[in-house]
Amino acid sequence: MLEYKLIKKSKDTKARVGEIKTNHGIIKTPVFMPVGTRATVKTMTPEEVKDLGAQIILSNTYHLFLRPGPEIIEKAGGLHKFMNWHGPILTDSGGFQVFSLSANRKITEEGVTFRSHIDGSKQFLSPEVSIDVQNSLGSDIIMAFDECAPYPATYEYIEHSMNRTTRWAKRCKDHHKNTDNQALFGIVQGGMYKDLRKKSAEDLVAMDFPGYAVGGLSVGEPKDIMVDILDYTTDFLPEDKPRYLMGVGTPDYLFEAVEHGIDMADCVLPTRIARNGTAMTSVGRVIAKNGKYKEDFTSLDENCDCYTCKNYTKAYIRHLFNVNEILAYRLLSIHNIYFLTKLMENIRNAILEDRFLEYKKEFYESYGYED
Ligand SMILES: CN(C)CCSCc1cc(N)cc2c(=O)[nH]c(N)nc12
Ligand SMILES: [Zn+2]
Repeated sequence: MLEYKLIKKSKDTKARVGEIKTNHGIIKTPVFMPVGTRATVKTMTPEEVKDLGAQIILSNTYHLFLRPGPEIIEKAGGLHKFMNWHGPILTDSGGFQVFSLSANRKITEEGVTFRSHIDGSKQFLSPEVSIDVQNSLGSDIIMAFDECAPYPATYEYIEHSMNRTTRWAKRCKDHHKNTDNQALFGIVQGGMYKDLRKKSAEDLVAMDFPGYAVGGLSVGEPKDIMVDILDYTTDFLPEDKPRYLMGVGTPDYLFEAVEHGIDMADCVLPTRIARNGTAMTSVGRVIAKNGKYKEDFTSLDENCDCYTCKNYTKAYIRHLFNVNEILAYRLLSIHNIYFLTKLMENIRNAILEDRFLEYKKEFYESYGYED
C-alpha cells in the first residue's frame, strides 16, 4: 500500500519535502524519474541507473501493450523481473501515447480505437484495458486512462474531454482490484481553463485516489500559462498525497514544478538529448558533439563528479559522436541522468535548509536562465 509522508513545507513557496513508501522501496521527494519507455532506460543497465541515484523509473503501457504484449511480461513475472529493475516503477496509462503516436484514432465514451504506429494493426484501449495491462506489468504506481487534450483547444472541447476523463477515472478505480500492490493515481485535466481545472481536481479528489497527477500541461503552451495553471491546480489537491507533474524535465521546469507544490516529475530529455549530443551542465547546455571541442581536453562539466565527467574529456566525447560510436550516447546519458537526479537532491536539501529560492536563483544564474 502506497503511503506519503510530508516531512517539511517550505515557508515562502509551495515546495515541500516528503517520502513515498512503495512495495519496492521508499522514494524521497521531490524526485526526478528517468524514463524507460520500452522497459529500458535507453543504453543504460538498471545497475547503472541505480548507481546514478535514480529512485524510480517510468515505463509505458502503450508501447509495452503493442510490444512485447502484457502476456509475455506477466509470464516473465512482471516488469521488475523482466527488466531486472527492483526499485519502484510508475507506468503511464497509454492515453497520451495513443494521441501522440498512433494513427486513425477514434475516441468514444467506451475508449479509443487506433491503428498501431508499428504495424498499422487495429487496436483498442479503454480504462479497463489500461488497468488490466498495468496490472500485468505489476508497476507500483499506475495512472488512470485519460485524454491529454491538445493545446490550444476550445472551452467546449476541454469541458467535454475533461468530464469524460473523470468518468474514465471512475471506471479505472472500479476496475482496479490490486490496490494493495499498485497505487492508482487520478490525472487532473481541464486544459488552460481554471474553472475546468478546479472541477476536474475536485471530482477526482472526491474519489479519493492515493495520489494525483497534473496532466494536460507541457503540451506546447507558453511557460507562464503552464506555471499559472499548475499553481492554481495544486491548491485543490490534498497535502497528504503525492502530486506528479507529467512530461516535464528541463531544469527550469523542475524548479517551477517543485515551487508550485509538485513532488514527482518525469522526462525523456536526459536520454533523448544525450543521443543528440547535448549535455545539461552546471553552466547550461553543452552541444558535446560540436567540432569546437575537437581539442578541448577539459571535463564535460568541471562541477560534476559523475563517471563521465571524472574519466573523459569533451574532445573524446566529441570524437565518439563524430564517428557514431554507441558509447557516446551512454556517456552523455550517464551524465544527464546524474545531473537531473543530483539537481532534485540539491533542491530537496535546499527546501530542508529553508533556502529553496536562493538555490533556484543561484542555479538560474549559473545555468544561464533569466528568472
Ligand atoms: C514517459 N513520459 C514521456 C510519459 C509519461 S508523461 C506523458 C504525459 C505527458 C504530458 N505532458 C501530459 C500527459 C497527460 O495529460 N496524461 C498522460 N497520461 N500522460 C501525459
Ligand atoms: Zn557529469
